Amino acid sequence: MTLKDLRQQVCEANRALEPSGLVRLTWGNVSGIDRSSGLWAIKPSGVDYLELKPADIVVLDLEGQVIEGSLRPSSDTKTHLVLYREFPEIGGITHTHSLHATMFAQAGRELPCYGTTHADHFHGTVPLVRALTPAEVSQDYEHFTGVAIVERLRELKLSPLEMPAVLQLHHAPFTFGKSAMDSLKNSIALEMCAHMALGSASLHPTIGSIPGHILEKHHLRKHGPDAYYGQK
Ligand SMILES: O=C(CO)[C@@H](O)[C@H](O)COP(=O)(O)O
Repeated sequence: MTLKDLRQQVCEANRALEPSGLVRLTWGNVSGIDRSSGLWAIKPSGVDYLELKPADIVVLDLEGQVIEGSLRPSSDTKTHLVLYREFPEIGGITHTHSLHATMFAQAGRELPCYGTTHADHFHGTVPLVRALTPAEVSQDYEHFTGVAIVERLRELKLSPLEMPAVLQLHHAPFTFGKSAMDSLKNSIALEMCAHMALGSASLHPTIGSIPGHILEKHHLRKHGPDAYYGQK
């Protein structure tokens, strides 16, 4: 993949944030990585999505050094960097403050799997990630946000492609994918699942999560050896 292609893909994914209803103002960012070169790209901080152009997208290496780009990279750059370094299987990361998923994050609630929509994207309950300690906040907020996410997924023995979403307490969701656009689609699915979960729980407070056999069937249809969904 050329740097031009990488910037184009990441620009398109960031420009899709607002029309997808996931962001207000600039409360979100998408990045993507080209694993063959080890270079990755993220939106510049605070830039209006509708004005975003591929040339604005900032390119970095896995040491966090800016390789191309004149604008300041997203304020969440160090979080994305930790995740790309720890999880070689991910190709894209999306972070937003989408309304309903952020309600779960702020309330310190994991997102149970109530139905197959959720099961198609996330292999069970979307986990909560701990809040940062005062020392972590003062030392390097964005870096330790990434560290806390890695800790939680490792503790649960979950691959970020099997469970391509987490909810950080007092903050908001992060989603992952095989590409920038794939991670964005997982953010769209997460927001929809969070919204539906609030409705389902209010309609039937004791309904409980999806039965395991249905969860596994849907997970395998998307992620199993004979995956069906989304295959050409
Ligand atoms: O999480 C946060 C702020 O809490 C960030 O996602 C900002 O909302 C977006 O920052 P930039 O990407 O524009 O620097």
